[in-house]
Amino acid sequence: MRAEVPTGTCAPLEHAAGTMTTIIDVENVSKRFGNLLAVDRCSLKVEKGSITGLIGPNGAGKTTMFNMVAGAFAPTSGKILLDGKDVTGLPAHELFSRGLLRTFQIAQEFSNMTALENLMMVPANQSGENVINAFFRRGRVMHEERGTRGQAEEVMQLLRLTHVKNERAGNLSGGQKKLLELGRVMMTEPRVVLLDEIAAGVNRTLLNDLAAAVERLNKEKGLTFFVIEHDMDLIARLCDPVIVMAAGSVMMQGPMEEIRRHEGVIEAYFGGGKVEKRA
Ligand SMILES: Nc1ncnc2c1ncn2[C@@H]1O[C@H](COP(=O)(O)OP(=O)(O)OP(=O)(O)O)[C@@H](O)[C@H]1O
Repeated sequence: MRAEVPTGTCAPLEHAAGTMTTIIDVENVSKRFGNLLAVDRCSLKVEKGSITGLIGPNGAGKTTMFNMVAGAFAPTSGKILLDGKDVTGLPAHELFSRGLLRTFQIAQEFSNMTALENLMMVPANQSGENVINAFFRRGRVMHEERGTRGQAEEVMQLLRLTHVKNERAGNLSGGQKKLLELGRVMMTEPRVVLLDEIAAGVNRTLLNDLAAAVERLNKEKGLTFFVIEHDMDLIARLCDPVIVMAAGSVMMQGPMEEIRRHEGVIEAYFGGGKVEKRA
């Protein structure tokens, strides 16, 4: 299965030399499930500092692509580079240690702890988690905890959650819990975050908060995002470029305005209808 690829639109976006660095480079990657070729020789790039969108109709191969990039499973063929290094087939925890994280990969919040404590729990390898360290090196542990608290407070501020920092996490609203989840991701100090349908089940107001948080993390922390999303308004607001997949192939990529106008995309993605904006 292969979508027809409009001539000249399949190549990765060209940027002026030296102005952009590729952080994720997917080269000619395929994934076969039995007889089904879910991803068929796809190449795409995510540039450092970008919020890159991945859209396409149901069954286009987006989640399969994400699973390969996030290390959930290996491609059947092709190569995936992270910061120019071959990471094809590496498991998620290896990619995590190299700064790539998929949201909702971290365990759910501890509902009996406060929002702030939930963030402070996250950083790996805290000496305080080790009883021997806690007993013999109290100074170092206290120093680390002060640092972690400071970092957690900063993340809270970035996500505009400071007013609920002492609230039990279990008492937060659904949207605040999603923001807290983003905060837990931030505490691991990732460099690139894969966001999987954050709009699903979230109302407009909360979605605005989430989108604003992603924008702030991108602008203020330089964090790169790779986003799968069915909500076109959210994609249009956040993402540039947007990559379109259809029937296992990368069809085109560019700014959302261009995507909305592209006849091949309208045909393949929207079945010939208009690219609807959500009411
Ligand atoms: N583990 C699997 N085993 C067998 N087939 C699979 C598996 N995962 C995905 N597929 C198939 O691969 C194709 C691509 O699926 P994928 O979930 O990647 O699409 P998608 O673009 O994410 O779709 P959606 O927007 O509906 O989530 C589909 O035909 C799907 O049924």
